[in-house]
Amino acid sequence: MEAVAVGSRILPQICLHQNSESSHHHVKSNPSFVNTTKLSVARCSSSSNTKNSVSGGLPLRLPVQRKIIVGRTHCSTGVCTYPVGAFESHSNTDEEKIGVLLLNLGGPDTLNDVQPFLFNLFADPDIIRLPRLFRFLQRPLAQLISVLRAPKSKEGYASIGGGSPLRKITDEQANALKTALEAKEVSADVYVAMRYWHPFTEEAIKRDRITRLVVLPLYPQYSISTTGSSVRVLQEMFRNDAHLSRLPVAIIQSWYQRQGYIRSMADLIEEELQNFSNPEEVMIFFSAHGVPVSYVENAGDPYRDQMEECIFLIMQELKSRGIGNDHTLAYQSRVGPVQWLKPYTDEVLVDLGKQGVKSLLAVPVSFVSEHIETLEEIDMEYRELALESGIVNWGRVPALNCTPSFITDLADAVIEALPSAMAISNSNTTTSDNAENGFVAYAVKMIFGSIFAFLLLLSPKLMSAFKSRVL
Ligand SMILES: C=CC1=C(C)c2cc3[nH]c(cc4nc(cc5[nH]c(cc1n2)c(C)c5CCC(=O)O)C(CCC(=O)O)=C4C)c(C)c3C=C
Ligand SMILES: [Fe+2]
Repeated sequence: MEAVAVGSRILPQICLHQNSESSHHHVKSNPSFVNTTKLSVARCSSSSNTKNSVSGGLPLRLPVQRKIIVGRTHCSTGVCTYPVGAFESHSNTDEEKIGVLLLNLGGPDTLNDVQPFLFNLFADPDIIRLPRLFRFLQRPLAQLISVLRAPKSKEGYASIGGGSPLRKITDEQANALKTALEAKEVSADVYVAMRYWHPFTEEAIKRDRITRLVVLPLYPQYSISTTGSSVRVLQEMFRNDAHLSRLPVAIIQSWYQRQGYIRSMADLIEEELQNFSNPEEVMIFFSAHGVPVSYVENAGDPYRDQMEECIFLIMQELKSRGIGNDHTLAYQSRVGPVQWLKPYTDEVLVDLGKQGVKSLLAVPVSFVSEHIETLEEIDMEYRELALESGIVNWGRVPALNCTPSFITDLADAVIEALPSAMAISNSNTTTSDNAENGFVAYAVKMIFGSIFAFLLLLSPKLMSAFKSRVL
């Protein structure tokens, strides 16, 4: 399965920077356009004082401290995952009504949801990136892989209570963000849009009289497979809707370099180190969700670079607090028969044990909520492997979830992004998926796809790579 870039979209790229000495915001507009086939993301300067990487448009009309009056709230919590009438009438009102759309991956609510959730995930051309010629196989292949993987995946979800905690935590984060924005005198409705399970992006984007929208992916680092995929779906929906295509939108592409996030991570690490009897001897072990190497090396995914810079910034923050522990970064959760980013978490744990490391603090770093890969993969599988490998003292930093300093920083990120909101491009660029029309074409694809899938079944080695959670 060769990885190729999917679709190409063009976004004006804008970076918000903060001068750390003067705390004065300025907007740096990049006059060049970035073709997402190569880069897929706004790439701001990687200096440590860079705040968000935002794509959107200019008009710098909103002073940050101004009280912003926002439209009605549709549910008692203030967080609506199924809003009615969202993002409508934005051109006919003087009143600014802010919406914040949190993007996340989603997870199965029950064990019965696991296979259909996996189908949605593997049917995403940003997750299994087939060459254009073979794109018609995407859905049959997704069906096959999801069925093969479901039993093992179900075991994992069963061991953490029978489903993913993602929806609940993301709703809590949305609530907390709304409150944090209110504390900064910005009134906004916060919505949740999941990529592979309810509430789907398509469900979240209804009409709701929003006049300005900030899109905030809950992934600190950008990857084609996460933020890239969600934003692609969003852009397709906005482009195809007359109202939405005129709505000013700012998309925060990545925010791993924000001081508030870095400090919040450092706080959690510092706190957790205190649980060891000799904190200074503990190896700080950052474990990030992996992506296939081809994403980074062929498709220009900035994920690895951003991850490495993120770790550098966290360690720099810890050093400034007098914490100079050894640290390392490895990648977990690989799936399928291709090469993923190395080093692999399981292999590094074994090596560290062999090298005589006795105390280890695992730090999940690519995601800000507890989920199956923290609760099952790290807390159960990797912990067991580490202890078997000679590590004696094991600890794990909790996910940020609703940590107040983190949520406050997200609120700042939203406020800083507001002025750069602009209407989503009404370009006609489409992904090749949109070309899939017509019953005959569909039937032909299904037949060929099924034959191909059947042939793949005859390759047990290939398929077993999808069946296991950790290879
Ligand atoms: C930054 C975070 C993530 C990246 C990058 C990512 C890439 C990626 N993931 C898969 C395959 C699977 N991911 C699964 C679940 C899952 N993945 C992330 C995060 C990232 N994925 C999250 C938050 C979750 C949901 C966890 C939950 O609690 O429900 C799964 C399902 C679980 C399992 O069976 O292991 C799969 C499969 C690929 C192929 C990929 C990059 C191409
Ligand atoms: Fe994943």
